[in-house]
Amino acid sequence: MTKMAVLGAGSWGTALANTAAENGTEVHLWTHNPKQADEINQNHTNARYLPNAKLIQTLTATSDMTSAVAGADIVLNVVPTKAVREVAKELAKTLELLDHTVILAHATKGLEQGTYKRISEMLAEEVPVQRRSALAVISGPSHAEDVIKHDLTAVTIASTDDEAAKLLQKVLSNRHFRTYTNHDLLGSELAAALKNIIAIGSGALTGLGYGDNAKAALLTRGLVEMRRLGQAMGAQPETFLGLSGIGDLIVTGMSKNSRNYRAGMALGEGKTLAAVQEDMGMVIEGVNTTKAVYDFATQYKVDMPITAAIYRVLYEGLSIPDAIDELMSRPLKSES
Ligand SMILES: NC(=O)C1=CN([C@@H]2O[C@H](COP(=O)(O)OP(=O)(O)OC[C@H]3O[C@@H](n4cnc5c(N)ncnc54)[C@H](OP(=O)(O)O)[C@@H]3O)[C@@H](O)[C@H]2O)C=CC1
Ligand SMILES: O=C(CO)COP(=O)(O)O
Repeated sequence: MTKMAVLGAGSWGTALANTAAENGTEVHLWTHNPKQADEINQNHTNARYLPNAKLIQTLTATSDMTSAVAGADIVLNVVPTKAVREVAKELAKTLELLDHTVILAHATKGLEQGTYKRISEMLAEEVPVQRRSALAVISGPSHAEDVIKHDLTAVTIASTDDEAAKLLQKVLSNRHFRTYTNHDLLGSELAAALKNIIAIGSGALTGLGYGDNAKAALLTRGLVEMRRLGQAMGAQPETFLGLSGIGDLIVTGMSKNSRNYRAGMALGEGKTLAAVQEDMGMVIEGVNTTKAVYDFATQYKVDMPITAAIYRVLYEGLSIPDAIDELMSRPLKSES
């Protein structure tokens, strides 16, 4: 039987761990909170992150990284971006002590603050190459709240290692959770991070009372920006038309399950960014990603007017109505 360790028992880590356990995989869910591990083991719930969900009884949780990782074929990191490096350091030490090598996957959607590194770059830096046989990312339109209810979901598993991608595919797929493989790790990770920025913008439009035309325009032109930057950075343009691109952009940019969309809505309704972040109680990855991508746009000389407008709203105090007005009054141009 395949054995998997999932690191991070927030909403997404728990939903992915539960899916793999339902498929018959031996899954150990690692959390840094021993009380949360007890709750999962004793009550089969994770009330803070997935209220009302009953988890499968075969899913076990632990706050001991060694017991989670010992003998695992796959380690799947699902902690938020800001915690990835710290958790990866602990993982590297644990694998070294165990003299063990794993397929190292992640499902985190962001870029490291300050360095702007992708998640797989951080993992590769922290976990020595002899301790990982492959790197992979799971990405796509997949709110944990829907996955845990067995709503139909399809995601991408990107890796340059076909065998690793196929093992992950086998472990996660079932009649309600379908997975596709591709080779574009860079594009899948970038698209996953970038769509959160546009989702904040889409939520802001809703918060201000704008309708579906406005959101469709923003998502479409947002996708153009995402693909433009991705191509400049070496990603495959078709990835942006796949599940981790337009697929995730649709779900995050239209759904009240999205923390990024909800954050945008609250900003559109007039709340401050600090208040929005405090009220959410969960990670809003798009806020930090906006800064990284704003700087990337300059570095790679890519025109990203929507991202720039959202950056100025978040970090320079531009009002959202003024940002919209500026975007709508830009010189007229062709669609490309
Ligand atoms: N939620 C979703 O539907 C989806 C989320 N994602 C992505 O998955 C990633 C995780 O998101 P999500 O599960 O929603 O996040 P949540 O905010 O729901 O949970 C984050 C989890 O990480 C834990 N954590 C935070 N810091 C650390 C740390 N330093 N060491 C160990 N654990 C830590 C938190 O613990 P504590 O409770 O103690 O703070 C919590 O258990 C994000 O990048 C997100 O974009 C991707 C697809 C879907
Ligand atoms: O990436 C996600 C769904 O695919 C989750 O988005 P949020 O972090 O905005 O909730």
